[in-house]
Amino acid sequence: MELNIRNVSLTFGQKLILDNINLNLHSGGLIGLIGPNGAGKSTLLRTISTILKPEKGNIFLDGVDIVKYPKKMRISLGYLPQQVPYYPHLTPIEYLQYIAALKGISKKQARSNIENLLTKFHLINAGNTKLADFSGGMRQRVGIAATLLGDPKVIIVDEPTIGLDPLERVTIRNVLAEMAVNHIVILSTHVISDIEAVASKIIVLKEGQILYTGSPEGLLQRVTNSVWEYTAPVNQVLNQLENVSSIAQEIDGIHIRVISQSKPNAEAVNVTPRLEDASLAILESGD
Ligand SMILES: Nc1ncnc2c1ncn2[C@@H]1O[C@H](COP(=O)(O)OP(=O)(O)OP(=O)(O)O)[C@@H](O)[C@H]1O
Repeated sequence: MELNIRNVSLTFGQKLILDNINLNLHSGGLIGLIGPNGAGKSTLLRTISTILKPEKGNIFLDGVDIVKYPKKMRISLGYLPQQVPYYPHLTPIEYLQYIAALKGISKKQARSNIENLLTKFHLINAGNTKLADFSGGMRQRVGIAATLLGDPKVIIVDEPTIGLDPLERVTIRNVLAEMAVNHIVILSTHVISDIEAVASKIIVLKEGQILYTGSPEGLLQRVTNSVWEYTAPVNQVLNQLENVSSIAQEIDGIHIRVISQSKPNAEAVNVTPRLEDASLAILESGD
């Protein structure tokens, strides 16, 4: 499957939210969409999902323009919005049966599909508990299971790991990465570690424009020899916020990680860049 986004622009009122977006997306690896708050990530995902219609441009799914023929996308799509619909009085099984019926999946097919998904997301023993009694992470896993019902070819998940603990994040990340082998999977996130190690393509969006699209390695290369680390006492840390990628307490003190073309101070040592450094650098520099 192939998704081609050509010259897509969208405005809300007078404000340009998506500014001439061009992307060529395939199955074969997870696609990570990153960018700061308000960058336009959800708007882009909602446009691809045919919930919003762009004023300009075309989006082709296997050659069919889904701006003109949205049904082509709708029958192939599993979309998890940022605000997952929540039905507290249903059990996960009832909820998934309800979504399966909406998707037109036969009862027989739904039964095995639901069982597989509950197993995949470690929910099989909680299948008859009401969603009201679930933790946020369990509810989110049910939301993702609902998205995957019927085996949609295009899977779009908007910030699926917000508010989840590290174990929940890993479960969700791994399932989506596995699906991405033969589905188009787009995951938007603020949390770079969610896509680090599993994304084969990264899209960086800022103010409605794509700053980068390509491999994680390509993004990392942009900060080769520009990431530095040094330790500092606590009272100095607050004065050192410019170009800081991270501050971490380690056993030998507070480690400050800085992005800089030149050595920031005598103690700084050049370190191997991480995706977090590279995304910060591109978002700060804007090119
Ligand atoms: N329905 C709407 N009407 C008007 N403006 C909107 C609407 N939806 C979003 N916006 C604006 O569009 C811009 C992009 O919002 P969007 O939610 O797509 O960004 P985002 O990158 O997903 O941000 P976040 O990470 O905070 O969810 C923001 O300035 C937002 O205020």
